[in-house]
Amino acid sequence: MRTIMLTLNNPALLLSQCYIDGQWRDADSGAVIEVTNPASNALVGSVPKMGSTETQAAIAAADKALPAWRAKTAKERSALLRKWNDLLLANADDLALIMTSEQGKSLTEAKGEVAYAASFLEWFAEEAKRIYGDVIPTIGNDRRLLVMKEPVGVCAAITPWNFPAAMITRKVGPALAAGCTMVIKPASQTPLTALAMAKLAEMAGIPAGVVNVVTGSAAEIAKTLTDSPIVRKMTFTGSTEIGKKLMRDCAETVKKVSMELGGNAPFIVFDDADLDAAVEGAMVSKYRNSGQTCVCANRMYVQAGVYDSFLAKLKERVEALKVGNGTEAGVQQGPLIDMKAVEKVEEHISDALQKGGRVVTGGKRHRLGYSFFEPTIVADATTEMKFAREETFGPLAPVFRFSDEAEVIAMANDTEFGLAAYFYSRDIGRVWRVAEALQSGLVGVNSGLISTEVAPFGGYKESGVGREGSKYGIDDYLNIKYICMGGVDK
Ligand SMILES: NC(=O)C1=CN([C@@H]2O[C@H](COP(=O)(O)OP(=O)(O)OC[C@H]3O[C@@H](n4cnc5c(N)ncnc54)[C@H](OP(=O)(O)O)[C@@H]3O)[C@@H](O)[C@H]2O)C=CC1
Ligand SMILES: O=C(O)[C@H](O)CS(=O)(=O)O
Repeated sequence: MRTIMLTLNNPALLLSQCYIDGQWRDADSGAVIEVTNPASNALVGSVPKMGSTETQAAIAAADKALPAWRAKTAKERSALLRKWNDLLLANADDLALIMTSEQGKSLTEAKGEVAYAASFLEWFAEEAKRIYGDVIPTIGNDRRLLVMKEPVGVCAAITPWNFPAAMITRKVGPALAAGCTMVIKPASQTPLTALAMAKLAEMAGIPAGVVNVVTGSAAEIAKTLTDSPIVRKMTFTGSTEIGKKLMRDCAETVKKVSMELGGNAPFIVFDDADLDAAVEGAMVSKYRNSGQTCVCANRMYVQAGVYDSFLAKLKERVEALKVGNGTEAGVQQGPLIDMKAVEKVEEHISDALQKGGRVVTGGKRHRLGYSFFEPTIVADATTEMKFAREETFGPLAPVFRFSDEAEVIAMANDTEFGLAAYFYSRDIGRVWRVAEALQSGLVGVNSGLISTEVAPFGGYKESGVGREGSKYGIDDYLNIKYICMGGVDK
């Protein structure tokens, strides 16, 4: 296997060891997992293949660090999070190159993600100083009633490959701000970004044991985390299947859980929409990260009167997308994460064609080979086709036709998922009716890109529980304590 040498401004950011209790260490067995570039299959690096014993060490480190970390003032924790934020931004070029090399997204998207990831550290550095309690009007002169908010304690995070930086800081930011400590298990396909961020946490002066990163056997590491009574919270972003398993396993020790799971986002274009704006929104919502985000438009519904004109405009834009290695200038779409992802897209396309769908553009593996895939549009989509119910997680836009508002609301909500939904209309009555009728945690009105650290991110139904980011995101890392202060009248 060919090896690529990354040219970094700070070579210390390319790690091959995990970070536990402030130490960089190998797996006890010495085993490693190789990390490859999806655009070339070249070897980018390797990380330890750890298991239960190393995970137990990480839990013990987080437990040992907890008292001193929670005893810091909010301002002290805030300053350290801000410093970490600053180091992410100062090392954005290196982090982006590492991310593109292991995940495939374009450098432009990768740099955007580094800024997005840092924004959660900045946001929760501020939120750390506003974890307020309450004083409740008393029920008797002998007592005073108050409410305090306290850190949950040792937390665990299991994160996905599609946003290898932001999905870590979206969890670690609020956890550390609240006074918790953390054990992170990043995706095996994108561990280098996680370890680089741990190095920057160390450089920021975040004490040993507050942040720990363990790579290796997902099932074994996860079971150690879910079985441990010391771990009081599990936060996960990934498939609904794994999320359900983690929720079941966390029940045994009654842990708090935050789950950001799969999606099946409808993208609706009404006949009164600004069509050019709708096409712009469709492009970013569908083809961001090569369609590999859980808030990507998975089903596009276009009202009959504008179906053909919307399709023509979308086709023109999709065919102009530049596909290639994410490190090349101007590339807008990189490879998919692996061949399993390519096969999922192919399965959805072939199923649609068998049921009357029509490929408008794309439809097959890209001539670049590896896991590159042509940005694709399938017209004449129907509810019988697999992509109506399954998350494609690739650069495939199925375009359905609809007649009226009631019909499209029913189709949009006919799914067990409820993460994101989007629609385009200029009619104020329709905008309110549809925004309220859609069963999803995030609704984009006349916008296809709505993720931001200042707003709550999370789903309805089987898209998950809990909210990340925003003023709500820290609540999942806090316990509420009611204190009845008696004897006040003596
Ligand atoms: N909500 C979102 O943002 C995301 C949704 N998805 C959805 O999930 C589908 C599959 O993607 P995939 O990456 O396989 O998602 P997974 O849910 O399999 O992976 C997400 C994380 O879970 C870990 N994991 C895998 N198996 C287990 C297990 N048995 N116990 C505990 N943790 C485990 C993975 O580790 P490891 O990498 O070592 O396997 C990774 O860190 C996608 O097609 C998409 O539909 C995927 C990614 C993000
Ligand atoms: O926009 C986002 O924050 C991403 O969609 C996050 S996810 O896809 O990893 O959930």
